Amino acid sequence: MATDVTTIHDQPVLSLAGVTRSFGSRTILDGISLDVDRGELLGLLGPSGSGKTTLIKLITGIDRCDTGDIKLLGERMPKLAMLSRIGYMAQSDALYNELSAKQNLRFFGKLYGLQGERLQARIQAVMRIVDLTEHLGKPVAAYSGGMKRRLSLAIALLHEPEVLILDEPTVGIDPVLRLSIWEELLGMRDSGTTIILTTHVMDEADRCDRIGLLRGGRLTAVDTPEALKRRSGSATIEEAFIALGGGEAQ
Ligand SMILES: Nc1ncnc2c1ncn2[C@@H]1O[C@H](COP(=O)(O)OP(=O)(O)OP(=O)(O)O)[C@@H](O)[C@H]1O
Repeated sequence: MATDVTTIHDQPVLSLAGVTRSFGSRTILDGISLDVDRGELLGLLGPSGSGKTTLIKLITGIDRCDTGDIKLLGERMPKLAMLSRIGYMAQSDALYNELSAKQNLRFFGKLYGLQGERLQARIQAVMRIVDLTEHLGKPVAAYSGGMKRRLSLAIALLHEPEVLILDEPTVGIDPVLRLSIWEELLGMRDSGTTIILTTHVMDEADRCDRIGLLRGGRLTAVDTPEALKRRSGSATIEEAFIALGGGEAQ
């Protein structure tokens, strides 16, 4: 039977089934299954070393799972061509230090197929979001750590991808800007962008549609913040995180 457009639209944007990843004899991810819908904001929460970044790398196709199946936008991962359909912000910044922010943005924009006025307009728009407009011409080598995080986020947003995958996007960003970046993310989510991010910040987790709790290589719970609190009889997401086997909050 031919697949019609409605059927494609109804499929989860991300589907993980029995995903396992080991390094040597250590099993880091053990049978992870999860579906994420279009326009959903999913937060991955877990103690340091619980496998959040490992899972993010499998979802983006940078790494390959040992067993299981990962489908992103209907395509089995890893698939190189998918990189232009996602916005990925890694935990460590992948920037050209000797170039200016603008040159970095132009370089990545062209990789994503943007050019001319459209590229110019997108550069202005994303630098406004991360409040770096004044520093567009500055070499990245002269940026602070927090500014580099913000520039990395700007690059991930540049081509208005259908899916945003952000590994600790707000680390090193001050509280005021963090809030305004969250407003932007929620706005993008409301216009249909699917967002998957990792965080250690509990009030950020509270703003996600659903939270996936990672512990010992397994997803110990996936639910809305409210449901996680209710289920664990906790007043805050921090208490729920600990009660549901998330370990010590960071
Ligand atoms: N390429 C690799 N080779 C060997 N071990 C690895 C590799 N990548 C990750 N690990 C190990 O896998 C475990 C999970 O790492 P990962 O970076 O996914 O954790 P995390 O939950 O993102 O941690 P954090 O919150 O500190 O960023 C760690 O014990 C790490 O040392």
